[in-house]
Amino acid sequence: MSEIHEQKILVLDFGSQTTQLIARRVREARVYCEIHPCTMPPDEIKAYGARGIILSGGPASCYEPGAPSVDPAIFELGVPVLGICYGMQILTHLLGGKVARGAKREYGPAKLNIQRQAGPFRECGLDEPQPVWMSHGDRIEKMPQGFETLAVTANSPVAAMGDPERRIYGVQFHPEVAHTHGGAAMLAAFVLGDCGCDPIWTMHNFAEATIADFKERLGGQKVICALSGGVDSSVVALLLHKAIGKDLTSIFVDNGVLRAGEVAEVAGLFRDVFGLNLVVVDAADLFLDRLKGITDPEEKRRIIGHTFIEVFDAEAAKIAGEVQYLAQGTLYPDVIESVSFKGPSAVIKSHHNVGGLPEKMKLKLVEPLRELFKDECREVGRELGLPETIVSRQPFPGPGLAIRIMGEVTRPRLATLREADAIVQEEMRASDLYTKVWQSFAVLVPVKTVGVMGDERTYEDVVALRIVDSVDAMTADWSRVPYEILARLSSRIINEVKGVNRVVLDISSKPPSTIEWE
Ligand SMILES: Nc1ncnc2c1ncn2[C@@H]1O[C@H](COP(=O)(O)OP(=O)(O)OP(=O)(O)O)[C@@H](O)[C@H]1O
Ligand SMILES: O=c1[nH]c(=O)c2[nH+]cn([C@@H]3O[C@H](COP(=O)(O)O)[C@@H](O)[C@H]3O)c2[nH]1
Ligand SMILES: NC(=O)CC[C@H](N)C(=O)O
Ligand SMILES: [Mg+2]
Repeated sequence: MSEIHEQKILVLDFGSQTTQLIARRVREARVYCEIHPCTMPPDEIKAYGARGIILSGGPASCYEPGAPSVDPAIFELGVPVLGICYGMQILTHLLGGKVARGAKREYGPAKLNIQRQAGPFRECGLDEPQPVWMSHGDRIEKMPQGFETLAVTANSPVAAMGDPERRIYGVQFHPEVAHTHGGAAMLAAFVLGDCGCDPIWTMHNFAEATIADFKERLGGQKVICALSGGVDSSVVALLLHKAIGKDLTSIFVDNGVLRAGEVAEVAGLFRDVFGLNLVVVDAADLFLDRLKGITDPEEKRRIIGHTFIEVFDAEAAKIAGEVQYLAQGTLYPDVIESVSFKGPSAVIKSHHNVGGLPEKMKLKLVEPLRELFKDECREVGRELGLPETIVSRQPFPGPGLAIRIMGEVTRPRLATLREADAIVQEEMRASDLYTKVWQSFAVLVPVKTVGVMGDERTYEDVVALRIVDSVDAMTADWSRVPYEILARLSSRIINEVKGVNRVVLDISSKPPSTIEWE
């Protein structure tokens, strides 16, 4: 634990859809925080040493049997507590107030009239009502002793309450969502004002602290890192490189299903510019041989995943000296998912990653990004001098172009898709849409259609454009890309990519579709 982790906020999760957003907002106020399930044992909560506790919302009703609760000892720790929606209701229930079903469910926007500038509202003006976002059916009938109303809406006589003496507050609305315009400022006022945290959680400080920590813990030991050229593993490799230099070996596998120019770009940047000890493994033939005749999407993923582990394993074995550590780009959302109060979600596609490696290789894991959200990881990348082309990279799946070629993956079909994909990348970057959308790519459809080119009949492939907006890839919608850009994409692909005479646009949302086609 370094200094920047010392002043922290604990977010206890009661199963809300927006718990992660609470943590995001606290981090944006430059304060470190972690999400833990509401079932965290009281002695652990105490030992954790947070400067403040935030109780999230949740789907349950606190007066029902079996509703999730929290040990009331948290109110005796002497640190400020803020309950949001269910969090406010459960604290009311535990402190002797009364919660009951309201006459009307309140869902969506509301106008908040703040009556007292205390707690999260310490910086708020009293004249203008604030737009806030509500999502509840229960309401506070009676506040616990010592509490007073801090704000009201037309529908909620107790839209916010507080006991400023004990610094315990509750808000019925959701300050963490964007629809509550002043919400981020309210959460910042709570963590900086009430909890007294200093705004020291910056990615500059994070990078420095992580590098210093690695120098101390890993100095003189051998570490390996699987580098994909994506932002996560690139940031991991650079952090480690700055800490232990040549004791880090990064391994980049050309699996034959990478994008155009990727091998040269990754090798050029990390080896020549950053001076990393980088092994580039040309395993394209091996991967493509094994993919021969395979058309089933899950089978493709399985083969690529297994082959990847095999290749990686073999390369790691060649490194002189005993390797003790494997570095991975695990991000905080992955960590939260595995400890969340909600159960794990159903598997729709088996995502390839190197998760199978450590057990097999008996290596200890180094996961420097375990505490970071994606945009924080990008910020660290910028701090470390990673160029914007890598920092702002759209996600690219491990199985690469193989899951964007419907049907068999062959070299000629790969060449076709690569060319079309390069045009999509180029045009999207040129139009500045590249960083606005979540992903934009081409898919090769296993269908031939008739066309006419220079008076001649053609009978060629179809390319589909997949361009989506999303915040976390869990849901997505097709991007409303301006017609001129679509026109340019279509015309360039048909004219420049041999063997393609038709371009179509995928206008499906997720769900029920998925972002990738396989
Ligand atoms: N071609 C590759 N060579 C070496 N390692 C790879 C390769 N592809 C994937 N990996 C490793 O597997 C991990 C998971 O890959 P994937 O691309 O599916 O995830 P990711 O979340 O996009 O991560 P990243 O942003 O680092 O690419 C990567 O972080 C990297 O460590
Ligand atoms: O690391 C990855 N390994 C994979 O095997 C994989 N498959 C899909 N994706 C990416 O995940 C997000 C959601 O994709 P889907 O809607 O297709 O499931 C999208 O961003 C996809 O690009 C992958 N990422
Ligand atoms: N969003 C929430 O936290 C909802 C809390 C509670 N289930 C209600 O309906 O009021
Ligand atoms: Mg990647």
